[in-house]
Amino acid sequence: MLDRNYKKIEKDLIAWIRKKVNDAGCKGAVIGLSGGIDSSVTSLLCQKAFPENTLGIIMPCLSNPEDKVDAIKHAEKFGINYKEIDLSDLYQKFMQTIDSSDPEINLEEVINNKNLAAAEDKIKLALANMKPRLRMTLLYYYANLNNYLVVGTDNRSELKLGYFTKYGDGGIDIAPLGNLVKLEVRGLAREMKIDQKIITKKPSAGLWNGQNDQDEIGLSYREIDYYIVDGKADAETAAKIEKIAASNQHKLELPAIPNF
Ligand SMILES: Nc1ncnc2c1ncn2[C@@H]1O[C@H](COP(=O)(O)OP(=O)(O)OC[C@H]2O[C@@H]([n+]3cccc(C(=O)O)c3)[C@H](O)[C@@H]2O)[C@@H](O)[C@H]1O
Ligand SMILES: Nc1ncnc2c1ncn2[C@@H]1O[C@H](COP(=O)(O)OP(=O)(O)OP(=O)(O)O)[C@@H](O)[C@H]1O
Ligand SMILES: [Mg+2]
Repeated sequence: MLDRNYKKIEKDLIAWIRKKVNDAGCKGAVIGLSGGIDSSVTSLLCQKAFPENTLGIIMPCLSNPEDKVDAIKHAEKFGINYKEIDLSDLYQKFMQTIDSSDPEINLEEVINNKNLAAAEDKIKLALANMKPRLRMTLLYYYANLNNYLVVGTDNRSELKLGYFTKYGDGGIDIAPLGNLVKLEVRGLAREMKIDQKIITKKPSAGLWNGQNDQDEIGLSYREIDYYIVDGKADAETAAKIEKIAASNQHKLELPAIPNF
């Protein structure tokens, strides 16, 4: 599976992005830059497609400060135009506004992103999902302003599982990595000379301290990807993947409308 012609994939994806943006009558691309591998690869593909019209936005939201450093290093290494907009205050303001009408939330713990495990799981996830949705709002602001498309970073593994926030990081115009599983994104990242630190970083949505994809999903990308690409998995793993995928299928569809 890993043995693919990444040089050709890179070239084809750059041409694909250029065509999608041109066909939309737009002139460039805006991408959220997290310091993770998916947004690093996506932003570099966009920069190669539209060197003068690619904008990366770094949007910390009570995030690990190291991620911002990695994102800036990446943008500077490849000459990607970027802005940093910290969403932490806005996010906290949002929570205060909710809290004033909902005494069940323990703001003290949640706002400081400290002991999130102490909050109800449901509240934790509902609040965490606001972060990608705030980012999406800002990305569309810059897309509207500049006549750009919002280029998403979702890969085939995440799309299969529905492992993204609906209308958050799933709220995008195009998804160039959508046909590559995570292990293939790593192959492409190596081909494109993305920083080794970014390539070897544990994949994480960064929605709370210590979150990482493997622990939350309960499967490794090796297990997920070999199943997606080759159908190779033990029965338990296959059933688990299909169960998660089925429960999130709605994220890949348009809202249901009555047919009468
Ligand atoms: N059958 C159905 N038909 C239509 N809509 C349905 C539905 N079932 C739920 N829904 C709606 O969907 C909502 C649940 O979906 P959603 O809001 O997305 O929330 P949910 O899937 O519960 O959470 C998002 C997951 O994605 C992960 N994530 C987020 C962001 C980035 C990354 C990353 O990889 O970096 C990962 C995050 O850690 C979490 O595990 C429900 O509240 C409901 O509104
Ligand atoms: N702090 C952030 N600033 C800007 N964009 C962000 C930030 N955090 C997440 N995003 C956006 O949300 C996307 C989804 O996050 P995700 O974690 O799946 O990708 P990644 O961080 O690029 O790679 P990895 O999955 O390996 O962590 C990112 O690719 C990026 O576009
Ligand atoms: Mg990440």
